[in-house]
Amino acid sequence: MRRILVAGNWKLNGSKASIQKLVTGIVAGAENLTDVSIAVCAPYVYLPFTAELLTKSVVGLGAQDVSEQDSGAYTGEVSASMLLETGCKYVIVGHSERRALFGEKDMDTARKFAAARKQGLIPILCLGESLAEREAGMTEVVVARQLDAVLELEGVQALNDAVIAYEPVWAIGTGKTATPEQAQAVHAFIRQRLAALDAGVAAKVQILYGGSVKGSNAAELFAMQDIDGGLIGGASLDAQEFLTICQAGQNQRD
Ligand SMILES: O=C[C@H](O)COP(=O)(O)O
Repeated sequence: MRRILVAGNWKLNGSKASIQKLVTGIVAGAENLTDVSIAVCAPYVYLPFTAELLTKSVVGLGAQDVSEQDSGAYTGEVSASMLLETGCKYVIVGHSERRALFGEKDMDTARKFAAARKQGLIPILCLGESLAEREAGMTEVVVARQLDAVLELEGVQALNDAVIAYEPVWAIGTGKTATPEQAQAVHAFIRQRLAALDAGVAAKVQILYGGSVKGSNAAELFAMQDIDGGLIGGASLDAQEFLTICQAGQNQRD
């Protein structure tokens, strides 16, 4: 059975004081949650501080983006090797906010995915359709296109060392969660698309759901066959709420 992963994405939020309080709370609560993997993805500048707070904890550290470049004249960029050296295990790539607000294209995401893997980081590859795309019946077309860019560049075996996060854009930060059935349908589609290339990879890869996951709806989402955890935005900024989501993951595998 695939292990549940609950990853918090703090986005552009936090200060040293708030992160100290948040991480201390998560670390204390996570001690008893041995059947669920937990991670927090901090803003770049707070990665070393967060790494220090996570010392000796089972909670993994992640970044929210990475450069496709290893080094060189790329002002403002941060490389995968830098993230690794800072203590990161995970990095989010292709988040819909990077795609929509910063013009990231499918192939840019694929190159970031490749750069992360090359250094041994676990990329959390975000896929998802906008509301207009869903209403036009394009969900599978969009998700397949985003996934295929990575498959073309890296091949299906690359998904052995990666995590996928399905995040319908219309559900992010809106309070409007996809129903468990809506999410499950897309997760199953992603897994089937991978299974057509390699059944072993498809069976193994964790596919997280993201989009207004809260303590109150996590259990019903995680109960779905192809949903292996969550990528949590707003609710990951409150230790108790985040731990309730982690507990839902733990209960799922008890
Ligand atoms: O990366 C996380 C997602 O964008 C979900 O954000 P949200 O839980 O605030 O809707």
